[in-house]
Amino acid sequence: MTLVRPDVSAPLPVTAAWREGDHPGQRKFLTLPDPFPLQSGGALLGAKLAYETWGTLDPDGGNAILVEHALTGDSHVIGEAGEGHPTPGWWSELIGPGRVVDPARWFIVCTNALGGCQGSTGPSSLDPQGKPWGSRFPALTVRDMTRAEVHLADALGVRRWAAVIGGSLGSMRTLEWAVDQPDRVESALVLAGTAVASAEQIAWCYTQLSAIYSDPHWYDGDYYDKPVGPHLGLSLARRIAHTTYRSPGELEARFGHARQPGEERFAVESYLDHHARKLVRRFDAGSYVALTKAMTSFDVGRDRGGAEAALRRVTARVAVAGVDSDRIYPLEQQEFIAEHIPASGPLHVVHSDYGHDGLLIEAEQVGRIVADLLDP
Ligand SMILES: CC(=O)SCCNC(=O)CCNC(=O)[C@H](O)C(C)(C)COP(=O)(O)OP(=O)(O)OC[C@H]1O[C@@H](n2cnc3c(N)ncnc32)[C@H](O)[C@@H]1OP(=O)(O)O
Ligand SMILES: N[C@@H](CCO)C(=O)O
Repeated sequence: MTLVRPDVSAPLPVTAAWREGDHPGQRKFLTLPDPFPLQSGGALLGAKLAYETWGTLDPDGGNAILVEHALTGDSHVIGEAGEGHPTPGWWSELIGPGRVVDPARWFIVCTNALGGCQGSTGPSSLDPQGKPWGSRFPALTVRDMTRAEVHLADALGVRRWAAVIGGSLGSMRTLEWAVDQPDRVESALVLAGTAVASAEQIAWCYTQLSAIYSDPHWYDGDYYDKPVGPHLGLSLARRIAHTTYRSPGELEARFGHARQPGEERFAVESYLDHHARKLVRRFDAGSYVALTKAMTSFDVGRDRGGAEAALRRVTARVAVAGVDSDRIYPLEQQEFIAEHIPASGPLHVVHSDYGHDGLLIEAEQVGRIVADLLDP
């Protein structure tokens, strides 16, 4: 079989669109304690966290909401394209002026996860000697990401979040906040997530990681001084991931067995190529690896006597939600979370044809859940 090399394999500079300094929006930066200790026992030196804020913090600090993005998101959760950022805010149907989470009422904070490539320190960032971290970037966990955000909350004067909300990787960070810092989270939306990464999730992630590792331009993660990055591997990873983010029924209904007009490719192949190309132009393979490994290592119960015991520590009012057609984060995982968090109601089921990506697409249904959470 001939592997059709899609046009993403055309040499893109290693510094594709994701480099820090590009598309900054209204980004601000918090310098983390130096060294910043990690759960692995390692540490990051000279690390920083990128974030954006909207609205005004009340004098009593009680109106702050933290929004946690999924794997390839960033701090730009609100806004139209063109406001210093090439794409619209990734949750702008839910969050923004006139939306359920309105900056006229709430002080909204969104970070770029530690390890990411949109301003926060990640593998592509320079170490204190001015060299990209690359393969020396230490293993990162979801707990490390939220511990960095604890410093941000302190710096912003937020003693207790009125709500922490997030989906997918963002739901893991949300859950970690609620378990690790129970006194600092009043309410939370845990959407399309899990308490412990399953073997199935690890397997799909490993397949994606293998695609990146097998790209000759990967150089074990030390490609930042090369003319070309591991874009082919990253694009394969995105094709695999994106398929898992959608449902079989939706793909069948949209594309069926049709060919892309005027081409030999199937339409669904063209669709995956399109999403692969878009990701390669906005995301760094090193960060993709670091964040994916943080997701596969996620176990909220590690060092806490297991997941059930960890979830029992949560004192926040929690809305747990999942998407009924999600094949990669199935509803059973959210049922488990809802069952073991003391102040969680029954699981909220978002009805969607779109699979896991329903967390982003079904903003109206998610909005109703968030509205009830904020005004019980
Ligand atoms: C919290 C966070 O997750 S942040 C990160 C969120 N952002 C992303 O994940 C970016 C990737 N985007 C997506 O995954 C999706 O666009 C979502 C989830 C945001 C929205 O899903 P949908 O509205 O269903 O978009 P859909 O999956 O249909 O993709 C639409 C794109 O596919 C393209 N497309 C559709 N069919 C085809 C085809 N046969 N061939 C080529 N391209 C196609 C469309 O032209 C459109 O392109 P554009 O986005 O460049 O305008
Ligand atoms: N499609 C989203 C959701 C993944 O969980 C992303 O790329 O981040």
